[in-house]
Amino acid sequence: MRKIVIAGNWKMYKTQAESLEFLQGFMSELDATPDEREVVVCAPFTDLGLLSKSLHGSRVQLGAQNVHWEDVGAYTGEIAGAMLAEIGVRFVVVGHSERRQYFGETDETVNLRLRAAQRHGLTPILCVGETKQQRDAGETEAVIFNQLAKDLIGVDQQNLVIAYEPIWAIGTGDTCDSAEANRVIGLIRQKLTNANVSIQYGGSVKPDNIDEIMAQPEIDGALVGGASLDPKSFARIVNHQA
Ligand SMILES: O=C(CO)COP(=O)(O)O
Repeated sequence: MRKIVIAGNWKMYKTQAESLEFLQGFMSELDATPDEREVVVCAPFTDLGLLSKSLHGSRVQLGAQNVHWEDVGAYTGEIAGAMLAEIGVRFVVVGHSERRQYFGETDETVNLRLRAAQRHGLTPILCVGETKQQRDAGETEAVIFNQLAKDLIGVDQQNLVIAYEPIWAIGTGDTCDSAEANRVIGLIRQKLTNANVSIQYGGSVKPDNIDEIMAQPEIDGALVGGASLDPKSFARIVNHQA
């Protein structure tokens, strides 16, 4: 059975104080939502310890935004899977386009990070997606299939979430047409060995488009950037109509 997974990616936003303020507004809005929806907040590293304590016993799960591929070592500025697992982190975003674009992430390092996450019992959220230029050149499918082929080598598809995030739709307000997102996600699913992997859509998901996105049969959730920073707007997205 495919699970619905709604995850907020806070990126480099929210101090500890701001993350606690968010929770105050967010948790009270969540009570009425069905339990089978997984809710995840992927926070900056400095927030994770505090959030882990605050979210203990709640239905909101904790995610990180990166993990190194080695278990320990002299890797200044990196974070190990065991460090995340120890404090109750369950998910980790891997291969986000911002990391690929600004921090030299390649399909090879994405693959190593995915496998490291799984070694430590974390569920990776693998992000794939095309640029505007690639879409306009008719390369969308080729780009994504190439990412999947390289990123998923040796990855356990029983413990994996994928997010289709067209890069041109991220932070632009220019959401991918929901039928088109559905089509691409259907194509991604055909490339997987496990048909039950949850595949999210990400890119300018907002309270006013979540119902339409989630009505699409292939789309199993959302990876939400900007709209996950506001407690009311993220709660509305989590509480979308089934
Ligand atoms: O990058 C994203 C989530 O990982 C999407 O960001 P926005 O929702 O701000 O477009």
